[in-house]
Amino acid sequence: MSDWRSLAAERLGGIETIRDFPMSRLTTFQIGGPIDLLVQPQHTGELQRVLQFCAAEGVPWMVLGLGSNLLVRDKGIRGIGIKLAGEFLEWRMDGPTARAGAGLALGDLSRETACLGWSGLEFACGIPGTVGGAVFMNAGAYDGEIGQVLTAVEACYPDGGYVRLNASDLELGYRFSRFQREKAVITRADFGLRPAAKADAEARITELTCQRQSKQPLEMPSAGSVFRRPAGYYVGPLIEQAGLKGFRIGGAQVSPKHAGFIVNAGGATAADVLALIEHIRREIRERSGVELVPEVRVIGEE
Ligand SMILES: NC(=O)C1=CN([C@@H]2O[C@H](COP(=O)(O)OP(=O)(O)OC[C@H]3O[C@@H](n4cnc5c(N)ncnc54)[C@H](OP(=O)(O)O)[C@@H]3O)[C@@H](O)[C@H]2O)C=CC1
Ligand SMILES: C=C(O[C@H]1[C@H](O)[C@@H](CO)O[C@H](OP(=O)(O)OP(=O)(O)OC[C@H]2O[C@@H](n3ccc(=O)[nH]c3=O)[C@H](O)[C@@H]2O)[C@@H]1NC(C)=O)C(=O)O
Repeated sequence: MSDWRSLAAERLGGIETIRDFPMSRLTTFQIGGPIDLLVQPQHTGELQRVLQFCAAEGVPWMVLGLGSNLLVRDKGIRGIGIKLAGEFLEWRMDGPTARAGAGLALGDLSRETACLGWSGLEFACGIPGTVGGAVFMNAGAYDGEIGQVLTAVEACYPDGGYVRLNASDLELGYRFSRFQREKAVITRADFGLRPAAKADAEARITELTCQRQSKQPLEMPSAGSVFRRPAGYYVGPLIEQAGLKGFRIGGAQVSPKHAGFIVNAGGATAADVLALIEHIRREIRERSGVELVPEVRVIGEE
């Protein structure tokens, strides 16, 4: 037990915390060693206390969404993992604006807004992350992207400062937002939606769900696309044409269904996945001259 955790028990009294929580239970890959302390603030005041504690004691921290874009190393994560709870899981319509807490599952927001007759978030029905994770990544699927509907966000900075930012200030690009170079906790996001026939919005969701189920290995643990799209190429065909579909290192396998995914075919370690990522990168570099860049975030102690 390290000293800072005893201090955290005192200073963060009243906030839900769990020690040594296995990240394999918090990631869609089902891989990763323990995080020192999982902290679940219910509202902004609690979040500010956590950030102020980390700043004062020099404890590293990160935000955990639904772990859908994370590969956590086998030794786990040193420091605090912030998992937004309570009011950060709520949402409401305010005129045509959906105001959502950042801890909410984006897919739930997509389906619930469609069900109420609002259009704009249908593309996101199958995106497996949170609202906050999706803003952080400017997540996209099926020609839709968070930046197309996002109007504003609220965020808490490491010194406890709370700001509201317009979407135009977020430097949104392909799988990029300014939060990737500037440490902050996204706490809320506003999406500008259009009124629509409920049946049309729901039909689009059904269509996209079928498309995704037929093309992606949703039945296996994974972190979605492993690599970013290189300019002028799709990743799947590059890997497939290199004969790597189904290729396996330990429990990590190039999905036989979609070569852009690595799946945990049973008992995979982070080391297996990292070795497979490097093998794929080397093969594609030598064969096609294309440098594949991971899209999955690799974190934790080396
Ligand atoms: N299109 C698709 O089919 C798929 C898309 N994705 C996308 O990947 C993203 C992953 O989302 P999710 O599972 O929630 O996130 P994760 O738990 O995978 O976290 C990934 C990173 O996002 C950052 N992050 C998450 N939430 C917040 C927040 N509230 N404020 C600031 N930073 C945050 C953290 O950065 P830090 O470490 O710096 O704190 C974290 O390391 C989403 O955009 C998801 O939609 C994932 C799989 C498939
Ligand atoms: C899964 C993710 O997002 C996905 C998102 O769901 C889909 C659907 O819109 O489009 C992106 O995948 P992608 O670039 O692999 O696109 P896909 O539409 O699946 O495939 C592109 C093309 O490659 C072909 N393809 C794909 C896989 C394969 O094994 N072989 C193959 O030939 C497909 O038939 C298609 O013609 C996103 N990935 C990135 C990195 O941009 C994620 O971000 O984690």
